[in-house]
Amino acid sequence: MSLPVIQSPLFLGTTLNHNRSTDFNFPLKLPPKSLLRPPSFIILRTTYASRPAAAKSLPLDSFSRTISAFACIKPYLQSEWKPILQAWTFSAISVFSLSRMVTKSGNISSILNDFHTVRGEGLVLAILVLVRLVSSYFQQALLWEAALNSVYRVRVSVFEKLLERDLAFFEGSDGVLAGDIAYRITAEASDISDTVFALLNTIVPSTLQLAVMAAQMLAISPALSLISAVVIPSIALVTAYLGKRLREISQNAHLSIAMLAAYLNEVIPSILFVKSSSTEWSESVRFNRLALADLSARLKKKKMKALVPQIVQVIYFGALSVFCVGSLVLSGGTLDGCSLISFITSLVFLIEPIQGVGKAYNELKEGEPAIERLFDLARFEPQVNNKQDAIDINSVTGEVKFCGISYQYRDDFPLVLNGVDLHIKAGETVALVGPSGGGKTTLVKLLLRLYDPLCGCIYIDDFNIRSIRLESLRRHIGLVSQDIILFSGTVAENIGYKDLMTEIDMERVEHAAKVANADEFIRTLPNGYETNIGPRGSMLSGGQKQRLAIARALYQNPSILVLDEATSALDSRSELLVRQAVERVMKNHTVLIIAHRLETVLMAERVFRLDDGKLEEIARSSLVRGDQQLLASAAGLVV
Ligand SMILES: Nc1ncnc2c1ncn2[C@@H]1O[C@H](COP(=O)(O)OP(=O)(O)OP(=O)(O)O)[C@@H](O)[C@H]1O
Repeated sequence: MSLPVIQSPLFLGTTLNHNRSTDFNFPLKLPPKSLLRPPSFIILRTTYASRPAAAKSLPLDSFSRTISAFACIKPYLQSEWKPILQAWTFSAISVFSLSRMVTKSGNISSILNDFHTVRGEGLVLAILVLVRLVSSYFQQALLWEAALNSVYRVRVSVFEKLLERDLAFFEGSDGVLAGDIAYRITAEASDISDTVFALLNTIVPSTLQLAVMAAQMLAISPALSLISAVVIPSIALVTAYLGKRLREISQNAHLSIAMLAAYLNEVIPSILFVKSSSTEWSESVRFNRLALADLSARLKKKKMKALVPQIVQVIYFGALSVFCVGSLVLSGGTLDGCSLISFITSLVFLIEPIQGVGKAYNELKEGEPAIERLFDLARFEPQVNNKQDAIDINSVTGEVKFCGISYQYRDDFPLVLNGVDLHIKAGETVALVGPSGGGKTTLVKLLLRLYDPLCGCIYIDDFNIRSIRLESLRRHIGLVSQDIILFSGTVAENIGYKDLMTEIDMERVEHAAKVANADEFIRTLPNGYETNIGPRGSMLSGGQKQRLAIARALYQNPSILVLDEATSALDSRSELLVRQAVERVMKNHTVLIIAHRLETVLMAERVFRLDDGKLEEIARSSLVRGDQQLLASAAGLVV
């Protein structure tokens, strides 16, 4: 899909609003167009990233949508059958006591003169009220337990599936933004629990109450019951129409808040850049636009939600008044006062479940987009997967062969790698150089099987990597990426990340840190290895982060180490420390360095240049002849 280029900030509101004609009354003075152009591109991506979910569901009609949403959550509800069954038993008790209350209320009106009988009947009525209150409490508490438990299971299972998704889902122009994903798994999943509760609370409790009250009315007066039955379909029709509208409005509200979350997720981690480029104002303008879009969508939703019960009540009470007057006239004295009171009380208690059904329907329509968007994350056909007969390899020497590798990210994109052949011997250090965008990182992604090549094969110790289990393959390859990724937590937790959920081996942590030249600075930190390094390791310098990342790669004890050298310049002492660490690592690992500095290239035994998808070896002699300036400029290196 090619994205239209949106140049004017004016388009932002309409893009977010799904091409609806609503424009926002924007209170801030807009900055010049040029200032907003780059951000508008990011927002556009955000919008499109969320579109597939909405677009995919368009052909479905309202009913099949409901069925498919229900089918998604059904297995999780089934596992909660126990509390659901208990809750429904309590609801039966509650409805039973209600039906007795209705009869008693009619009886009391006929014996008002007899104090003793009234006292006895009043006591029974009080007990029935108490039973109804207690059983209603247990009914609701147990149904919430079931709803929240099933949503907890949905969350966990969707997240597990999400982690299994191909890297392509997260990367590239079609990638879904992290903030959008986070929003679906957090806030939207919470909305689903309301939907699930409303459904469970309707299926049996409301139906039961409706049936019992209707039966009671029918027993008292079939003719009047038939007249009152006219009210029910009219309420159902109106509720169905309003529910459809509410679903559309809810979908927009879900998307607008997801956009806001996605935006914050991009901007807050980039706060250093925002501050250094003094773009706080334009960021606040962008935030304001997204917040306004969200405000508009949510306000519409809330107004609609407030409107539905009012309309239902107007229809109901209007019809009820007409009915009461009509029934008195029609009965012409055939109905005694006691029966009439019981009949009207039953009718009043009939509204509760009808409203319950209406509310549940609204909740379902409101929750459907959330269910669709959440389960969309878990619906995929993996491109990279384990073969059925995939093997585990326990130890490898580290020999790597790329044979005739070609790759392109998408059919309509050019080839990034075009017939690449490379043989790295076990224990050898090879440097990969070349212009930016030449395909060096892509080659590493293929080695890790984050993508599969278009054609050609990659071998590790003569095993085709497609025949190795993914987990086993990746265990033998340590990666130190160009953008160092550290997590908030202690130094030890970051180095021993692989064993975070089991037991971190502190001896191995310290050994890895020593080899990576990190031990010295770690010991100067306030709590040594137990020091918390802040969000994404923000309290460490660039060089310290790199050494920590090397230590983390070493902790996993890989045979092959891939170092994607950071291009940002380190001071000479930090650079020396990192280089010393790499030199130590080279002694007993196969090392593939994506090099950007001449000094690093000089450490390698062989150097290859990757440009325009083709790989060529740079003769070692040109390095020793001292023709380094020439080499550096040809390979685009930092001297
Ligand atoms: N996920 C992706 N989807 C689409 N195209 C991509 C993706 N990742 C990389 N590319 C494109 O593939 C080409 C090679 O990218 P790659 O990251 O491999 O280059 P590189 O040689 O490692 O560059 P650098 O030295 O700047 O890190 C680039 O043109 C890039 O735009």
